[in-house]
Amino acid sequence: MSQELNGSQTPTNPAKEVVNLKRKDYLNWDDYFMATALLSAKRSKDPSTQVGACIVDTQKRIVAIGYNGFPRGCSDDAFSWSKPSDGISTDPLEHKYMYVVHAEANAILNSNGTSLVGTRLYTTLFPCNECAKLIIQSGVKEVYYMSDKYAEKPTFRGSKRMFDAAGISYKRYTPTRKQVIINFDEIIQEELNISLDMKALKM
Ligand SMILES: Nc1ccn([C@H]2C[C@H](O)[C@@H](COP(=O)(O)O)O2)c(=O)n1
Repeated sequence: MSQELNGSQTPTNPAKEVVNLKRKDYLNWDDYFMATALLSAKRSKDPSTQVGACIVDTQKRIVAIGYNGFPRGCSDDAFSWSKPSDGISTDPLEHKYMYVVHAEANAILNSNGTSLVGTRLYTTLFPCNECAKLIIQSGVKEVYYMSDKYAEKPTFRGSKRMFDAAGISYKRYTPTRKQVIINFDEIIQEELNISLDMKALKM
């Protein structure tokens, strides 16, 4: 309910009376979601390319994340992460491509039945044609990517062709900051310092 003013009162703006201590350097949404995809990529055991994906709904809620890895039960000790160009084997059964589940596919599968219609997918690497099919069929509407290092390969050109046909927008993401640092040591040290201060106060 609005308050009525009598003759002696002047209108005040309550927002102006607040000393605003809000942090200025908090992560914006897009950096936050892409950083989440990048953090997820850190779980990947692929020695050459680690990819992460993060799917976000229209309410800015993360509904799924994933990274490239072998399927459940297919141990990294039993299946090889090698590829034809490393010269270890010419047998396709010894190559990672036979087995690896891409980050985007894993994210979609990890959504656990949540509808992905209208969502946005953040990925550290542009989706291949197989993931593009899954992205389209699951209802994702927008793709933000960091790298498009395989842009010239037919597999990735095929994705763009499908995205264009299906009306899925795709955009290279430009971060608004240079880095996001998570320093475990600093956090532990801060807590130690606080408990030392508390002890000193009790003495
Ligand atoms: N959009 C993508 C593209 C690739 N991946 C995975 C598949 C492999 O594990 C790795 C690519 O390996 P490379 O050929 O660079 O040695 O990245 C993905 O998850 N999502």
